Amino acid sequence: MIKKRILFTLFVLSLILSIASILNLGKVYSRSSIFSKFLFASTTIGFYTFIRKMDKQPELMPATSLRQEEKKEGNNQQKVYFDDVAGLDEVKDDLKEIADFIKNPEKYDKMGAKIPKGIMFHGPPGTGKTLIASAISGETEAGFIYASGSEFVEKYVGVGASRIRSLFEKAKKQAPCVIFIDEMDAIGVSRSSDNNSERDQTLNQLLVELDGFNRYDNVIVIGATNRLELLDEALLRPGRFDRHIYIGNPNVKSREEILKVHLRNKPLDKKVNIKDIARKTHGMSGAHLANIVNEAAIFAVRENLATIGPEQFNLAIERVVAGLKNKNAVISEKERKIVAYHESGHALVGRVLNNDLIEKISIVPHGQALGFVLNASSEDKFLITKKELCEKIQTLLAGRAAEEIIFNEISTGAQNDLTKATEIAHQMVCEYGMSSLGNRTFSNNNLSGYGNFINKEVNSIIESCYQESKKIILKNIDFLHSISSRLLLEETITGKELEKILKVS
Ligand SMILES: Nc1ncnc2c1ncn2[C@@H]1O[C@H](COP(=O)(O)OP(=O)(O)OP(=O)(O)O)[C@@H](O)[C@H]1O
Ligand SMILES: [Zn+2]
Repeated sequence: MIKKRILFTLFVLSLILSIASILNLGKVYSRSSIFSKFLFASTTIGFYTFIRKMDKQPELMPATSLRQEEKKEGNNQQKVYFDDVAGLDEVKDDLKEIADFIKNPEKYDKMGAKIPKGIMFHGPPGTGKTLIASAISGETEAGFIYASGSEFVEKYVGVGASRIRSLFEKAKKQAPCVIFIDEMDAIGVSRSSDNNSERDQTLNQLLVELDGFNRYDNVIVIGATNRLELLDEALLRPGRFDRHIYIGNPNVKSREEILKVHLRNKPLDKKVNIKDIARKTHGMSGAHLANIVNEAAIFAVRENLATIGPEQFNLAIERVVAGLKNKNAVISEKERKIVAYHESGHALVGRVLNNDLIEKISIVPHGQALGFVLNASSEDKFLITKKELCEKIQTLLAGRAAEEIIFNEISTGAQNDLTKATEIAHQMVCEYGMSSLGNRTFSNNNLSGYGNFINKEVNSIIESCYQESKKIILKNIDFLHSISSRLLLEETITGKELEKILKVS
């Protein structure tokens, strides 16, 4: 405000000086006077435009990155629908209900049903989180406001909080409306982790806003983060961002669908095999695939071709892969096979021992992991038997066991499994009295000279579990092969599909 006043005073001053200099005309007709008139006039115009510009600044004027600006502009210009988001069928099903609520709030009201106010998307970058959020607004014809957490992080205390306030005011005026806040971690990191009073105020204001609006406001807030585990618990509590939806990298089938979406309206050579491109782009995100299609089109233009051919795709893939190689995001065919057998080992032994219900087996990279087996969360258990703990260790070691059996070689891929298995074995010896050292505990501070014995016991538990795990795999080796080859083909297998494989083979 003060800045504005000073500028205004300067503007008036320069205006007076300009008029004075113009009135001076005819007295001394020198070069310098023409120059000074020109200078005064241009300063006046300059000030005038600057002040106009300041007045026109939007309520939220952050220093956003180019990509964010693009997202904002893109969202204003062009509507996105669920059909533009390929794959992610389960996520879409989930969100269709939210979309229905935005369109027909009375229907839910009559039943006394509450729809979540806040949804948190999490997962790796470029997987379509922003895209699917704007599709909700497209489908429901609700407004869409894109904001990024980083816009609220300012040097001056209170600025972020006031921007949050105006964001929600704007959304309520525009209701029905979807607010999408990308990079939630910029404001939402756990408040205890460091001392940043500006960010704390911003986060507190966000919590106040979330608590303050109700279902009659018809505003849905969607947050997105690559690191859910960093967020403050207060933010994820019921009534706030209480629905968490994981959006991961696409499997081969979804990659094919994403490629098709981006190839719509592009002249394509008949020889191009989309399935083949999908297979070659293991581990890539939707954003990478969109990039590949665009690069291929550019190559075709450069070569003056009428259509995009397989050669252009190969060049485009090479270019994107080269960019990724530095980040270790692309794995070789051999590594893919090792990962497939490793994960199949976990799934097979877990299934035979029946310790957890398997929801999904995947060789699509997920954070640091090259593959994973997702267990359906079973009921909480308060007591675990010694046998169950041993079976847990057997399942954890089954990845390495499968690698050894199939490739006669072991890899670094089992590091995390070994850490977990060692931890359980250690607890069995030191905390649960489940070893030949007797029904007693050992604390770290008081090993009473038992250190070596403890290590021996831990080793012996792990070794016997490893041998047991190998036995189970060898006995069911055909199943191991069938699960792995299916994984190599489809990249993800659901629990139901696993049952089918086990029945058929
Ligand atoms: N499932 C998908 N279907 C179609 N296109 C996709 C899909 N996922 C990603 N894309 C493409 O990638 C681009 C980037 O995706 P988007 O910005 O939604 O990712 P994001 O998950 O929000 O990333 P970030 O975490 O980096 O913000 C989209 O504009 C779209 O072109
Ligand atoms: Zn493993």
